[in-house]
Amino acid sequence: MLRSCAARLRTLGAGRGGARPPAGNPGPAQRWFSSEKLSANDRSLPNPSWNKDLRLLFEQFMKKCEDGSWTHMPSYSYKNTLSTQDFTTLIRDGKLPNKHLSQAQLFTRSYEEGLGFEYVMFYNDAENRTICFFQGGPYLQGAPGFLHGGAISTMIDATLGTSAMIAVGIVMTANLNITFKRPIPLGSAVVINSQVDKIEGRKVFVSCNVRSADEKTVYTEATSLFIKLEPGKSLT
Ligand SMILES: CCCCCC/C=C\CCCCCCCC(=O)SCCNC(=O)CCNC(=O)[C@H](O)C(C)(C)COP(=O)(O)OP(=O)(O)OC[C@H]1O[C@@H](n2cnc3c(N)ncnc32)[C@H](O)[C@@H]1OP(=O)(O)O
Repeated sequence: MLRSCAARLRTLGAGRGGARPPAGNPGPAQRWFSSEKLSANDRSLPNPSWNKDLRLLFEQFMKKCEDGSWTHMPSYSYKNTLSTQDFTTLIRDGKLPNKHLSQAQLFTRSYEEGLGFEYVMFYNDAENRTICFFQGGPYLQGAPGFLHGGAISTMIDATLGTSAMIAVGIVMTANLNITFKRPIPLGSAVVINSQVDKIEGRKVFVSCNVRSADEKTVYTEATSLFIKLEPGKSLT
């Protein structure tokens, strides 16, 4: 099952050693990205809000991409461009609750630069591992000076979901179990290190931990179950 990960990842728009979407005919998953690709607005690249740690981690892993062991995952907001057609063909009634679709965009990319979720993901095919470097901005505050638990959970869900999607295709989160061990300071860069632990039929079991950039502090741990969507089965 995991053998086709590299090919699947390429259809998701990732590039080895570069931050470009792929060329050629789009695969089913690549079409999620196709409209946004036109605007070439990859949000996973450094911007002035990134702190020193986040930049350093990004640069280190872009170097690791050069020998093909790691792959950079581009990331887009999908604002007004997400093609829902492929998703709707997956579900039996072919309908999504689309009242607000014209305004829809990816939650984690819906804040202005530096205010919300600043992050970049890399994938290691041989180890079935996805790593996310994340800096939470001031609009993600929970307890004063620290990240809101919901924001941490969101970023964990996105990282684990990406891991699961690379492994099997379109998935949804069935459960997510999180242990918050230490509060994460606003504006600090953290490392979300995730892996696919097991695949059983349509079930993908994934786990991760969240550490400080120097790896000394373990902030959070999580396990999750994702279910691969079954073509033709209604979600509602
Ligand atoms: C999606 C397009 C994205 C495009 C671009 C993406 C880009 C980047 C990726 C970012 C990743 C983001 C990740 C974010 C994901 C989410 O936030 S999803 C939102 C939250 N989740 C939901 O709303 C899901 C709601 N639940 C459901 O819709 C359904 O329950 C389900 C789809 C999860 C499963 O339903 P169904 O397909 O009918 O499966 P079942 O037949 O019920 O179950 C199959 C097997 O799984 C077991 N199972 C199901 N749920 C659970 C559970 N909660 N806990 C434990 N086990 C569960 C079930 O028992 C079956 O097992 P067996 O086969 O019988 O052994």
